[in-house]
Amino acid sequence: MKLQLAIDLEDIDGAIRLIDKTKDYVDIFEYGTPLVINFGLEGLAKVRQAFPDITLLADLKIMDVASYEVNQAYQYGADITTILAAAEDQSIKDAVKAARDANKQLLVDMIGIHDIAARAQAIDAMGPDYIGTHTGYDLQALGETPFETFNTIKQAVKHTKTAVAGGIKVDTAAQIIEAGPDLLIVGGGISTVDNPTQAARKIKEMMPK
Ligand SMILES: O=C([C@H](O)CO)[C@H](O)[C@H](O)COP(=O)(O)O
Repeated sequence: MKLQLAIDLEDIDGAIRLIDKTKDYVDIFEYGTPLVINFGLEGLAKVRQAFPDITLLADLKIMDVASYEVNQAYQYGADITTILAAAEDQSIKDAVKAARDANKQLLVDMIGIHDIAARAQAIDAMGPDYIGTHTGYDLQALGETPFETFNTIKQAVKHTKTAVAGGIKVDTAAQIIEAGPDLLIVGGGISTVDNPTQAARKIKEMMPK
């Protein structure tokens, strides 16, 4: 099981400071969608330049022009990028091919999908690296969590690694770790607490090796 730190609410210098503070405990660093919006792929390249050896995911949440956009993420330093499960099947297949050709990885984000089991099964057959359950900030604000939908994905997916994201904190991590995701994605639960190093260490120590 791997721990991914989603870096969303920072500028590039803040992202670099956060990586410095947590890099002993985090397996994958996410250049979050708000950073993509605010600083583009140039910002991603700066993070990559500062840390040549980390595993870096660019959360592009691609919907179309998939081969081009996936390749742009890799060109600017990402090892992994993301496409939305709501995209056309053709876009997801193109993204998977682009990832395979570049020898990089792709995560399909299920945010906004309601027929979770059927869509997860269809995407499983397309061959991405990860399928992720994701309760976005707008539904977290209404009290929703990704725990139940993660179990549906875990049942539905046979070949692809599973990921889970959405409001996971130090005190709720154990519950979702128990459910056995391959990738646990935590943003604010690490980045907005007083001691991000300690939060990352605590979550990492709960996870099986
Ligand atoms: O992908 C995310 C969200 O859509 C904003 O871009 C977050 O990175 C993801 O939800 C994880 O962050 P937390 O919910 O704060 O753990």
